[in-house]
Amino acid sequence: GLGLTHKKNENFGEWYTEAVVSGEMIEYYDISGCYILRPWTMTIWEIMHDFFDAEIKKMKIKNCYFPVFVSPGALEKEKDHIEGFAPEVAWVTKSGNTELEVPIAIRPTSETVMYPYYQKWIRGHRDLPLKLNQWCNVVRWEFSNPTPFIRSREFLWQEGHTAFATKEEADEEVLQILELYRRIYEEFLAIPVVKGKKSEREKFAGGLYTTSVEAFIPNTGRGVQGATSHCLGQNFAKMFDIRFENEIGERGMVWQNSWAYSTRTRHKHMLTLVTSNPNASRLDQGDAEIIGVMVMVHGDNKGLVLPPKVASIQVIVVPVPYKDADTQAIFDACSETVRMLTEAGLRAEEDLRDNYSPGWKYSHWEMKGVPLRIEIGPKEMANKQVRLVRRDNSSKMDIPTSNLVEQVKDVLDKIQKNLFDVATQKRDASVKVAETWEEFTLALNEKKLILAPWCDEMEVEEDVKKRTKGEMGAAKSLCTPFDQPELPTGQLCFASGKPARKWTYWGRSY
Ligand SMILES: O=C1CCCN[C@@H]1CCCn1cnc2cc(F)c(F)cc2c1=O
Ligand SMILES: [Mg+2]
Repeated sequence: GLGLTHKKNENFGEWYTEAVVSGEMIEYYDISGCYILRPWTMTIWEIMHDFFDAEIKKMKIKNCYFPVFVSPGALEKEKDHIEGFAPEVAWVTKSGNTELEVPIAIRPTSETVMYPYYQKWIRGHRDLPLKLNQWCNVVRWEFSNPTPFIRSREFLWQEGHTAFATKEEADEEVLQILELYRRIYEEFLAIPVVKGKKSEREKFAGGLYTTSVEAFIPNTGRGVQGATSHCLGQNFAKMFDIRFENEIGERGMVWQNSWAYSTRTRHKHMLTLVTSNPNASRLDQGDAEIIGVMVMVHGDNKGLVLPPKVASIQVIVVPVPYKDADTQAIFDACSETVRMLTEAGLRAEEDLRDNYSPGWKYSHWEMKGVPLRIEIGPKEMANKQVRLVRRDNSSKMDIPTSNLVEQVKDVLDKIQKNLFDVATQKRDASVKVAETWEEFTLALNEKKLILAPWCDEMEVEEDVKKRTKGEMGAAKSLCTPFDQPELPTGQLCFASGKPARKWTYWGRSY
């Protein structure tokens, strides 16, 4: 029979893998760390793309496409920017049987590809702001050990790279993009996120500051960096000599941002995350979990649960033929229902396959996470009604065919809102305030998302990592929320006992 064999709250890692494979989102590939994005996932990616692309076009950001190949000279332009990342750069060393004179790198991100041309294109202040984005794939040949925990080695993302004459313009855009990321998570994926600033240790080392939207997975008690928007300051302008002549003839360096969200997904979810690379978290910038987070937050033991806004099929219509009933009339009613819903702009399909029973079809489409099912059988035909079954809470309702479209739209909106409300309630229930080390370690072991007063000293963050090292992985700061609670005078840092400067979210992460 259909349905998942693993339970979400018994073996999360196996449940996740089974949900994405049985839900026909992902197919694992014969090269480890690589996977196939099937149409069921690609539709979600396209819907988010269409929203984000339209929004950045309103901001006069232009799409471009730079080569996937990077010369060694370009990649190693600045030793310290690249040195921590070198082990994960993939190289082309030969074509056919011929060794290449010079090996060529595959882009892991595109700063070193694009910025030499920013240097060439930006001369005067009239060339600013230069605001480009590209939708592409990137490759990072990460080795994580032990092998069971694998990060995807190739993933799709968008990477925005903008240059401004002033810091104010850069600061403003960082937050505009971050708001778009929040909307993608909250309005499309129905996932609550926290907007905040990364610590000095967790930020993109090549930048000035990093902002992010942070999601949380209550089942595993792990935070996930959903997307990042960095202000690079003038660091890359210095590296690549990107200067401009301002109105009064002075030559100043540009202020830059870069921002990304991606399809990056983890495989073989292990409850224990052990990496040999002590500063592993330091290297991970711009990687988002966007596909994985949606599955992890909303999925259940029957499989995927797709928010209507991003569902490839929002309504599946299933005929329920009965021995002496007029089967053709039932099939026609299903097709007519799909036609009406499609005409109203909904993504609806009928499953008229005669080699599967209605029951089989119910669990098949539930496993794929279709938000709403419509059943039409002899009773429905007689009463001029249809039966609606919601995927999020399994509730059933009979509605008249007279105002079917309006009712279906209304139920889909209710499902979208309910998914967000339930996820928010679960995330909020996972938040725990900790003012002392004891409270912190207790909350950590309860798989909580911890809000703690912190002195904001990097060594203290290093110390927290050391003191919480263990089978389940160490704790780290997730972000300092822009929405800061009151900090009472005299409040002490949970880890150092020094005067606290801010409230920061902490937890284990992927
Ligand atoms: O996170 C973003 C947004 C989109 C553009 N890039 C930034 C920072 C990426 C940080 N990062 C992240 N990973 C990397 C991996 C590499 F192999 C490598 F050579 C460089 C990097 C690297 O710079
Ligand atoms: Mg990385």
